[in-house]
Amino acid sequence: MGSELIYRGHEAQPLSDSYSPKPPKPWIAVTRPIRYVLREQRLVFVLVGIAIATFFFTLSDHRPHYPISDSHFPDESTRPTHLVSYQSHGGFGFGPGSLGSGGKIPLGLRRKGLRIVVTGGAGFVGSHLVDRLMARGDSVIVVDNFFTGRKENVMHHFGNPNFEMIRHDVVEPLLLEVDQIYHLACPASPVHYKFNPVKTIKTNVVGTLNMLGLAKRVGARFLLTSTSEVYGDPLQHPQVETYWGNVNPIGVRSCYDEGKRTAETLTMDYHRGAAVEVRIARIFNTYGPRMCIDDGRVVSNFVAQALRKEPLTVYGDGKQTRSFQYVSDLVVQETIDPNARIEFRPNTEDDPHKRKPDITRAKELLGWEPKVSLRKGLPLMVSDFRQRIFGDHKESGGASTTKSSD
Ligand SMILES: O=c1ccn([C@@H]2O[C@H](COP(=O)(O)OP(=O)(O)O[C@H]3OC[C@@H](O)[C@H](O)[C@H]3O)[C@@H](O)[C@H]2O)c(=O)[nH]1
Repeated sequence: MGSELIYRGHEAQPLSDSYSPKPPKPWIAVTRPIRYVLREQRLVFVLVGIAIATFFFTLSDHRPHYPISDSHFPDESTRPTHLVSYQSHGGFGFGPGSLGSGGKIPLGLRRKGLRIVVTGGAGFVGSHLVDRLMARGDSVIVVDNFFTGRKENVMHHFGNPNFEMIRHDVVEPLLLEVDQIYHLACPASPVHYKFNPVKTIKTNVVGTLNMLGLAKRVGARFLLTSTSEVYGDPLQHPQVETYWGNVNPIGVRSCYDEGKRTAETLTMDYHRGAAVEVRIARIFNTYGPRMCIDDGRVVSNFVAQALRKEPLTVYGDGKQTRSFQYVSDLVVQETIDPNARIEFRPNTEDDPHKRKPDITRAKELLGWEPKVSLRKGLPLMVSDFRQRIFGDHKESGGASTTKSSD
């Protein structure tokens, strides 16, 4: 049918031998558009358009422009330079008197500090880190599932526009635009991490994988908080960073020990394989305000027990040591209750006999060494626990509060 129509069409317009085109008029190509413009009054619009374009072109700045996102800068050393460059442009926005003066970033989007996500940021260590970052002027996003973290640890930042909090479990993927990731999310007390071992190792492996994937995707720097437990029950004492450890792969602590070891492996593989900038911090036994009161670790247990006038629980023969090995019954007794009783209990499985970091490299490379002695730090924790256990600052049970500062 279609071909028939086409055929008929051809038939309807047969070529004529007598056809002779008109001779071309060369001036018509020039005069026709001019006549059109005059007839339709388009000239006015053309002139207005030229005027507007000239106005913006004259005002626009020809300095080199920086990309809006700096999350792909290769390293820390280049980042601040670019951030400073953003801000030193002065009127780059569209504020009064600065129309188009070189800016490509609207004022409202101007960046003031780094955008940092802290997983586990509502926890004991995480919340202290958040305080530090906030004080530095960074924008902080706390990601926490509140298994051991508490809103109270960070609620003093509520209402601060630089602070955000997301209830999220890191075993699920998360997409955020950030410059740095501090990955702390994982229960750290043996009592907590042994509570649901499969969840613990999942958090360490899948959670770390998710956060490393995020770091790779947005070009963020990544810090993993690992643990001294990667050394297991160490055969080398004190432990240096190059020591590979002595870990039971099938024990009750393995979900944490091996989980963190795998997290370290993933971190280094993303560094080698995907050029993610990474840091790993192996944290030894830490104590201080905001620790979970009943989280089962030795310092928090001793402090809470002493405040409540309960016996201090010593597991095993009490000869095991840690890097705060002077947290002895004597120190806690002196600080809180000189008459505290001691109760010996069977030790837990695979409990490391001794642990102490060799901090020579940290001193040499980072200039780092601990500054707060136990005698100064412990009273700070005691007053925090006293307030949370008894609900106020009142002296209780005849124990004295020791005032101290860093
Ligand atoms: O009430 C208690 C609690 C603990 N202990 C003993 O005190 C020692 C320290 O135990 P903790 O539970 O405080 O801490 P651990 O050293 O076993 O593990 C810690 O290691 C480093 C961090 O990564 C973690 O916070 C945690 O896993 C152990 O020998 C434990 O058996 C007691 O004697 N009494």
